[in-house]
Amino acid sequence: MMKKILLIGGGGHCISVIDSIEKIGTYEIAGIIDTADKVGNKVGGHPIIGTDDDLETFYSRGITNAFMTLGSIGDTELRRKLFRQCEAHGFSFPVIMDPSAVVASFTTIGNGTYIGKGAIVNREVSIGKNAILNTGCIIEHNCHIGDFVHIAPRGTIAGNVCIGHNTHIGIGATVIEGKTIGNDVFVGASSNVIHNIKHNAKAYGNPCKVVEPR
Ligand SMILES: CC(=O)SCCNC(=O)CCNC(=O)[C@H](O)C(C)(C)COP(=O)(O)OP(=O)(O)OC[C@H]1O[C@@H](n2cnc3c(N)ncnc32)[C@H](O)[C@@H]1OP(=O)(O)O
Repeated sequence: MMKKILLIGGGGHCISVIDSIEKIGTYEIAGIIDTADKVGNKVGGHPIIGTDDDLETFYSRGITNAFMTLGSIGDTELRRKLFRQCEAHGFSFPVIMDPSAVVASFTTIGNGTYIGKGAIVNREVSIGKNAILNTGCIIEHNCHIGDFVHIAPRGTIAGNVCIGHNTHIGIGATVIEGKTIGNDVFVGASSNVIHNIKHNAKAYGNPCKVVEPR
């Protein structure tokens, strides 16, 4: 029998995750949690069945797995809040990895992390919890990726890079080998990171430069 899973957040990212879950075949999607005005709507063919006020009820009905399908482009606060809330109710967060993704050996992946279509994670990498490794991104050997990080589609991270918690690497951006990017950093689309970036910064361009503290 398939295990039931509750999806948290019914936006565009949810559609991507639904496709991966359906392809994996381990979990039956019990429904989606979103705001009250959206209850009854469908996302990717699955119904929005309640709000975060109903988490305890769903858990008590035996839906003990959850997955964060709320996306983030920069601000991870709501994702972090809802993740904490779900954990407090007892939900387990699996790793969801699309069958087309490739993850090498000796790699650790935190609970609730999503690895999207065609993503490649090379050997001896650590990925934190609740990260999004989006479509076609590449994480090379010996990288450390923090909690709640989003590597947007086609983001390319060379070997031995450290990326702090809550950081967003924009669509198509690259980070050269050995660089360190702090917590709460936003790297813009198609940027080319060739220097370290400290915490709490917004940076973009080629070469990528810090434009403002966040
Ligand atoms: C599945 C999915 O869809 S996941 C989606 C993933 N999406 C992303 O990663 C999007 C990332 N977003 C960006 O890169 C955006 O351009 C942002 C957030 C950096 C824009 O930041 P803002 O401060 O709002 O910049 P704004 O749009 O006002 O532009 C300010 C200046 O910066 C420049 N600029 C903005 N973004 C970039 C960039 N990525 N690279 C180079 N220059 C940029 C603009 O051209 C503009 O220059 P100008 O003042 O000379 O005209």
